[in-house]
Amino acid sequence: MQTDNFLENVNTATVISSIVDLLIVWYVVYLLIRVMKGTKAIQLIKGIFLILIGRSISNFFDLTTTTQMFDTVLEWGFLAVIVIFQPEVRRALEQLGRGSLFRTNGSGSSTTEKDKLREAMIKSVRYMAKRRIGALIVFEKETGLKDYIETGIPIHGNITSELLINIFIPNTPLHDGAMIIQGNTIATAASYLPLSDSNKIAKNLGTRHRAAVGVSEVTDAFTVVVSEETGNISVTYDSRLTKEITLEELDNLLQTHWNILPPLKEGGGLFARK
Ligand SMILES: Nc1ncnc2c1ncn2[C@@H]1O[C@H](COP(=O)(O)OP(=O)(O)OP(=O)(O)O)[C@@H](O)[C@H]1O
Repeated sequence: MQTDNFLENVNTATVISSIVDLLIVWYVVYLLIRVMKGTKAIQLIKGIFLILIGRSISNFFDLTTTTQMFDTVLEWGFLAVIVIFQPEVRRALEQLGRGSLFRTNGSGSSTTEKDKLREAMIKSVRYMAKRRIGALIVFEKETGLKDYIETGIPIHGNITSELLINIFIPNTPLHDGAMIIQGNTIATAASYLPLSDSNKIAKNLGTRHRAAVGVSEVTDAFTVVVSEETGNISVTYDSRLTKEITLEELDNLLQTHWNILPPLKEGGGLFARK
């Protein structure tokens, strides 16, 4: 009898709303993982899981004080997470606002245009590395770099290897500081970046490398450094410095990190690109 009653209650509307409910939860979790992928927030999720497991175990064995301790950590941890992960939270909200959270990768300029831009970048880096011309090139991703762009000299130039090289020629007015790339244009040159105070950076590296690490600590930007001293190519992203990479490795990294944007369309609405 009870089974009949149960089946009567489970009507089509309930089934549909449960499926929609599940799909929404699944999609929100998917978006969260997309935003956090490759960030230090993944470590945080692991930490939270460990605390939850610890709490369940202590609750199971009736360890009242230990359970209370875990509860307190979880309560205050929520506030701490917001403070510590403020850049990630901001980035996620920015993505939500500009709709890029809902876009799949792969949109954008045609493959040939992307290849041409990457070729120009690789050609200029090869030229500068060979001649030990120091360079610092930052690629904007999801976090806006407006604050740093404003410290430099506006260029708004198309990307060509000639212009890239010219900007970094020593003793010219634009060579000092960082170049910032926004999509397929050189937004600015001679920008000032925040310096990292990390003690993990080798002592023989100076402020150019520290600035590259610095910007990767406070934004999701990808940065290429050519050393004036050695001609070595290094990159920074997600607070990490990878030294002495080859041009092939750089090409692969650019394919992942360089957001070459599609041409702007008229209008747009809430989720239009800014
Ligand atoms: N905060 C900063 N933002 C942007 N660029 C900076 C900043 N600080 C230094 N630079 C750039 O780095 C140059 C100085 O590089 P320095 O020799 O100290 O660094 P390095 O890491 O040893 O690099 P290299 O191997 O090229 O010598 C400056 O001339 C300037 O162009």
